Amino acid sequence: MKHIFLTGFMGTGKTTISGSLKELLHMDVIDMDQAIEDMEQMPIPEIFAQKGEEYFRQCETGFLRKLKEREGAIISCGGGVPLRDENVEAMKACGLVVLLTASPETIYERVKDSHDRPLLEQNKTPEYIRELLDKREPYYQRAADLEVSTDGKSAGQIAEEIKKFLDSSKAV
Ligand SMILES: Nc1ncnc2c1ncn2[C@@H]1O[C@H](COP(=O)(O)OP(=O)(O)OP(=O)(O)O)[C@@H](O)[C@H]1O
Ligand SMILES: O=C(O)C1=C[C@@H](O)[C@@H](O)[C@H](O)C1
Ligand SMILES: [Mg+2]
Repeated sequence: MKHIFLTGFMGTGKTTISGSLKELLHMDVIDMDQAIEDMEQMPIPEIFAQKGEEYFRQCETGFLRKLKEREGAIISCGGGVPLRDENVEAMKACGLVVLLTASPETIYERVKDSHDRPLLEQNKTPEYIRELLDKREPYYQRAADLEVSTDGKSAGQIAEEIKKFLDSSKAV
């Protein structure tokens, strides 16, 4: 098990927690959204608008396929990564999957002022977030080796919780 994959819905804190975890584990961090933006030379909303969601999903799958060859890292995933079977298999084959969760109300508070998540731009409400979260929940759950609730916790606390699990399972 060499990589640590942080998964979860938009706004659960994957990118934020990867920074705190990096300090505790002294491992490199790769943010998938950022990596795809760098590869495509455009921000995610533009990739969705110009090339379509399916193209973006292919970028995610392509990125994961190449991870086998890389040294172990903390991978902050895009929120839709566990939706594809192939992606889940790729993560399971070379790492441990940590699911971050938060209530729809918490997520709404965290994402309401930003405009870089195309799937929420048309209907950014706690109700819509709950609906999408309910649909995705089974996909997130089936992929997870560890689930950590982030409601009311600081990034440091969450990272410590993950580290404790890794130490106890000696997984990485
Ligand atoms: N534990 C936390 N407590 C308070 N605020 C948080 C916490 N974790 C993240 N945030 C805030 O929530 C917002 C979203 O966090 P972040 O970008 O890390 O989420 P994400 O899961 O990477 O989202 P996406 O799937 O869209 O990439 C940021 O403004 C961040 O500062
Ligand atoms: O949950 C999702 O489907 C997404 C989450 C973000 O991290 C980005 O990967 C993109 O906005 C799609
Ligand atoms: Mg992120």
